Amino acid sequence: MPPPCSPLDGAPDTTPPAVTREGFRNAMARLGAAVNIVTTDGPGGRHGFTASAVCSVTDSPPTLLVCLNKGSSAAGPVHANGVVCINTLAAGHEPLSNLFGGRTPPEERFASGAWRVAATGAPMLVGAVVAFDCRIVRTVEVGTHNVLFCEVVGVAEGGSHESLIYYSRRYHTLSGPTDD
Ligand SMILES: NC(=O)C1=CN([C@@H]2O[C@H](COP(=O)(O)OP(=O)(O)OC[C@H]3O[C@@H](n4cnc5c(N)ncnc54)[C@H](O)[C@@H]3O)[C@@H](O)[C@H]2O)C=CC1
Ligand SMILES: Cc1cc2nc3c(=O)[nH]c(=O)nc-3n(C[C@H](O)[C@H](O)[C@H](O)COP(=O)(O)O)c2cc1C
Repeated sequence: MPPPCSPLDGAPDTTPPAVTREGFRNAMARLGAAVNIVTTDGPGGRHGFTASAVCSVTDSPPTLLVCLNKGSSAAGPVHANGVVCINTLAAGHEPLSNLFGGRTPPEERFASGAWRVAATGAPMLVGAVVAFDCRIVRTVEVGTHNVLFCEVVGVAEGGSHESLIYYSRRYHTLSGPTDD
């Protein structure tokens, strides 16, 4: 007996998906996440985009993943350069997050904020809570996105203890302990 959801005899499956894109996004809006600006530079040019889909994979070797929409204007430069710097935003970085969140030409994005060049050549944001300088070691295509596996080759911890959080389609600030 076939499983209950399989199409019959090769006929097109017209069953609506159990979870729609809108339903998925509404559900995802309930997950709070740190906001990052993922930057790149190299032969493909300087670029950067705002990303909340960033996650730790393993500490051996230290690896993060980033989900990048294949339709983003940053996708070509990221793949050509093979390096990224993941800059985790602090309180007060909302305008920068919106600037890197789309529709602005890449060089205009970097006109705001103070940037230095990390060891890989990717731009590192002065004032980030933390910045991870990375080489992309693997890319896996899933639906609309590429999952970038990024080996961390350098870390810079900033002075801010107030992290920018995206939750319920709005920005929030999360305060951590300060150094004594
Ligand atoms: N993973 C991604 O690609 C994300 C993309 N965005 C982009 O920023 C815009 C503004 O975000 P919201 O105000 O939260 O509006 P929204 O209602 O479109 O998204 C709600 C939540 O769904 C998830 N999401 C949104 N677009 C997605 C995508 N294409 N693939 C996978 N997950 C996605 C994210 O967790 C997001 O916070 C979105 O329309 C989207 O284009 C935002 C967050 C994550
Ligand atoms: C808060 C926030 C989080 C986002 N997270 C992601 C993400 O994780 N992955 C992604 O591909 N795009 C994400 N985006 C959308 C990209 O930042 C945006 O599409 C990107 O800058 C490309 O736009 P462009 O094609 O105009 O350059 C996010 C946007 C915002 C405002």
